[in-house]
Amino acid sequence: MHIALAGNIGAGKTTLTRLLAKHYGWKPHYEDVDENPYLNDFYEDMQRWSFNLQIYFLNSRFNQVIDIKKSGETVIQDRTIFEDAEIFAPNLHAMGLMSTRDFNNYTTLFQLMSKLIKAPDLLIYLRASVPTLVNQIQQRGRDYENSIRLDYLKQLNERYEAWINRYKEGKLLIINVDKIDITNSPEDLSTVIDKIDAQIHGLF
Ligand SMILES: Nc1ncnc2c1ncn2[C@@H]1O[C@H](COP(=O)(O)OP(=O)(O)OP(=O)(O)O)[C@@H](O)[C@H]1O
Repeated sequence: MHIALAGNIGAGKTTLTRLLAKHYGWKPHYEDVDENPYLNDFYEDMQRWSFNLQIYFLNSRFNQVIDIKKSGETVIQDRTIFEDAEIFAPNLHAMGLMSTRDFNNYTTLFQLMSKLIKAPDLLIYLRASVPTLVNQIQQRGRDYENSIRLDYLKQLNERYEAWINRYKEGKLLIINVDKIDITNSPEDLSTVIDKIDAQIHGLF
């Protein structure tokens, strides 16, 4: 079984992945930020490093999906390959931060990969407004994320909404995180768990 969490930068995917893995006994698969050889450089000069970073994420996420499929375990994944290909990469291209030939090259590679993978059994989308994202990004205080611009987050959010509206590949649960605090409020966490319980009923 494959459960995945989707959402913009700072939406709280990593925290919820950890809490759900603990609650359900699912195996967590995180995005390995510390090992990423491009992220620092990318945030300093997006145009120069966008293609390199996107290829890195595509490769790493594709490997994750293959591992999840092979393992046969119930896994909770922190961010999907679809977000890289349907949100981040096209956004960089639209913002003039990735050239058209690089974007076309990337897209062809993703199309090939997408023939070999399938959507998660349940996709949980964490919907958050830009002020919430900014607040949570500031709270965790990663140096390289200091340079993230509001318009970058806003455009990513618009692409997230458009993607979620057309998402038909599998079960989908949307959680609005603006008014909840899953880290500090056990009641909020249990409300989220109740919603997930209702969705996974019948999946196992
Ligand atoms: N395809 C991508 N293109 C550009 N940046 C990406 C891509 N995928 C991930 N990132 C960035 O890499 C970093 C990864 O951080 P992390 O795994 O903590 O996720 P996050 O997006 O901050 O989510 P959350 O706060 O919800 O856990 C973030 O700055 C994130 O936005």
